[in-house]
Amino acid sequence: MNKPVIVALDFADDFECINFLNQFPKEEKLFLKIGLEMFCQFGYPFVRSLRERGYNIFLDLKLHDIPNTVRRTCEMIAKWDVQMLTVHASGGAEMISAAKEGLKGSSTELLAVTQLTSLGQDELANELQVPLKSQDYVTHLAKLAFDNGADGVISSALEVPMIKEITSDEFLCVTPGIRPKSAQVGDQKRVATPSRARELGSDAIVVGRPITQAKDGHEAYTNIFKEWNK
Ligand SMILES: O=C(O)c1cc(=O)[nH]c(=O)n1[C@@H]1O[C@H](COP(=O)(O)O)[C@@H](O)[C@H]1O
Repeated sequence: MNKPVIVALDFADDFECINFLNQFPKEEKLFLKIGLEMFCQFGYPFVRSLRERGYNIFLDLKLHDIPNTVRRTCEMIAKWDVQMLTVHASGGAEMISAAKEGLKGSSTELLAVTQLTSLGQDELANELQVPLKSQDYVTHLAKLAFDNGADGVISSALEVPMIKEITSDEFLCVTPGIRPKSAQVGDQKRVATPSRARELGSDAIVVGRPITQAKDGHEAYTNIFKEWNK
């Protein structure tokens, strides 16, 4: 079965976003990521309207707060019928399990963000003063998420084999920081091509600008999809 390319909808306005989506044939069942930029502007009505159009939704809110606040927020999101939701793994064990508890009764999968793909070893050591190798930090956070009920993690594709090894094959590894060979890397640090992500065992890839800012978004999506599912 084909694995999803999740398209990150980081648009400044909803008109631009709908124009982008209208390039795709109706039968193309896209998996869309709504992140902070669009959610802060358009909120739940935007999420609902995309669900009503039949898209799968990854709601990327990267929650990071005290357990009680996160639980109550997740209880609300549980009613929204979205397929995936993110919290930061660094919120800790109690926060991750509170998020999972809040989602109880829904089919929303809880994904914990490990180390952002925009952070490399230098930032980890010098800015954040984390005395671990990036790979070890990512796998440590992944194990914390696994042990506390998350359904999977967000990491770069590069760490997927190590994460699967210390958790389980079924533990989802959803990987942004995806760049086809010809694309600009931009602010991402830990990157992989779609085919490399496949070889490393990612369960889904998240791609934004290489698709949303391409001249022909549908063509860019199709090429990435083919490379990913080869
Ligand atoms: O949680 C995420 O989705 C996420 C985590 C992470 O570590 N790195 C990361 O890039 N993302 C998101 O993935 C998308 C990547 O977009 P592009 O860099 O444009 O492909 C953005 O919407 C980011 O918010």
